[in-house]
Amino acid sequence: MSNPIEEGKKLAAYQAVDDYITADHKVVGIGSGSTVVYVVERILQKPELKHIVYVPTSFQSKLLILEGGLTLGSVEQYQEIDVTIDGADEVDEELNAIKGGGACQFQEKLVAEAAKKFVIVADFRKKSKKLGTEWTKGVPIEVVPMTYKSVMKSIATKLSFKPISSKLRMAVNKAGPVVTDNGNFVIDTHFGALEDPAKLLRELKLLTGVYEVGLFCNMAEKAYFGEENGSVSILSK
Ligand SMILES: O=C(CO)[C@H](O)[C@H](O)COP(=O)(O)O
Repeated sequence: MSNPIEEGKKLAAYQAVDDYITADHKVVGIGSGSTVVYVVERILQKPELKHIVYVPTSFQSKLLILEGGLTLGSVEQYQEIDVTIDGADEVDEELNAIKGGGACQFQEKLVAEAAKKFVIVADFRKKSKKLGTEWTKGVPIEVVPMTYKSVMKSIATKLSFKPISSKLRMAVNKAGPVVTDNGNFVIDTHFGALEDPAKLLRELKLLTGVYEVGLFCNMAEKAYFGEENGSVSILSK
């Protein structure tokens, strides 16, 4: 593989699977996005991981599980997950993350919260000193459709954080907004460098109409980054 970004995703994903998923596990959460494709690829290379039940975080990861011939589960069936491995859009030095580039933030958070261990896999571009400096498309805010205008107004007027830009995420190849797996819309709001992402998360979740926010604070215990030079760097608590 000659593309350092793809190689980085694969290196991180393979090492996380090797380090975290073991034959004595019963239930494993599968994140969403292009890096997670390599997580499932690695799992499928290991026959000793075939008996595990896999819980998806999106339509995409449900397909990865089913097409790989793995056993599909849900958080209704399994409230305790051994480990969840997921990608991220940006990860700071405290292991806080922005997620939701694929609009899957709600189910991703549900499955991450249900897990005893939450691990992030990403390529070198996702490493950051402060959230909001590398991923400048904004914090994904999933909202109930009828509230997107009122939430945008609340974001502009009710927070102690001042938004730089706020956009309703529009679909590609469709005239209209992105609709999440839960039937909601996504507003991407850029706040600049975030000194206190957990405070922003708390404030956003109080706004009427906000369903979930793509800020994952104090959740991950480790992040694997596939580097440009072919190594993997690890950030842990
Ligand atoms: O949060 C996500 C989807 O909602 C993804 O995990 C995140 O966007 C990273 O994706 P990729 O691995 O393709 O870079």
